[in-house]
Amino acid sequence: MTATHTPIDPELSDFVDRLDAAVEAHMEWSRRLLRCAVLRVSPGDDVLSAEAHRLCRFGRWFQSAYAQFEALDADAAAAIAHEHEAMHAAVRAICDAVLKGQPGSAEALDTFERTQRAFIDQLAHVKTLALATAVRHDALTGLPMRYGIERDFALCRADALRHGERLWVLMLDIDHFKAVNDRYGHPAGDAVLVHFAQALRKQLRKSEPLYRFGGEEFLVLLRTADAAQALRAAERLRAALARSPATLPDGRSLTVSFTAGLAPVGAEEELSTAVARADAALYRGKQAGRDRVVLAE
Ligand SMILES: Nc1nc2c(ncn2[C@@H]2O[C@H](COP(=O)(O)OP(=O)(O)OP(=O)(O)O)[C@@H](O)[C@H]2O)c(=O)[nH]1
Repeated sequence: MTATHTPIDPELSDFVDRLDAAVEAHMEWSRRLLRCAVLRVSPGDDVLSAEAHRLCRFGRWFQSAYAQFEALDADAAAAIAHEHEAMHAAVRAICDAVLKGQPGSAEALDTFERTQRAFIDQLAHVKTLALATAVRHDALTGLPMRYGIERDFALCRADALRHGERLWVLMLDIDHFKAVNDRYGHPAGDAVLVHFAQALRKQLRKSEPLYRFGGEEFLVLLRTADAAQALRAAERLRAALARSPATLPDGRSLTVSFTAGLAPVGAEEELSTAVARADAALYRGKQAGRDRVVLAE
């Protein structure tokens, strides 16, 4: 088994760059305000507009990327919208007064400083979330990776118990995957991995999470009443893969099989020991000729 390749997702990179740019641009505001107050010059018509929070570069991008913000943290997205608008309103009030030859109000200045700080803090929070989510997800298959499985595992184990079911760890490893790369090239290997992940995901229920555990190794948390049902579920995955070939970049089709180890999870058992038992069963399956599901001892 080898480490997962995770190229930097260009979409994430753009998202983070724009967040950084927004922080920088909005830190600049203090300097611009001071300039406006001291020199009594207009900061620009766009800034004085009642719609300034929608017209500024961040505002325009924020509207188009709002769904992304919401998916990461809906409360933070709402707070950013609110702080950003309030900050622009405070800037406008201060500049309006100064341009009329009056002093800006201390209240507006306090609001500006408070909302600017809150806005920048929220952007930093969203950046941390975006990076953490990207680290958890495999850029190739889109599946979550092994980091953080422990928490999901504990929740699934407790939920299965509550419903009178048992949790099973199913470790799957694509057979002869190195030969796929060697014979058809690395991009073809990547296409097989993507197809494999999608084909499995299609067969699984929402309550059965699927992870990319390593290079060509995947982990599923199954929930069934007994061993026979768990084995049937695993065999169903094997049959689905057998009738669903992957399309390679050159248009050719390729069917791959997998070997799997299936281990029941004890009521108090940790993920690591269940994975170790499933892995041992998987190893026996490879030794016995591959393309099979083996129940852990
Ligand atoms: N294309 C591609 N290959 C990968 C990726 N991650 C791991 N691999 C390859 O997966 C292969 C795994 O090979 P092995 O561990 O020898 O296993 P195998 O050939 O599948 O043999 P068995 O498991 O014994 O059936 C290695 O050649 C890795 O380079 C990936 O993200 N993309």
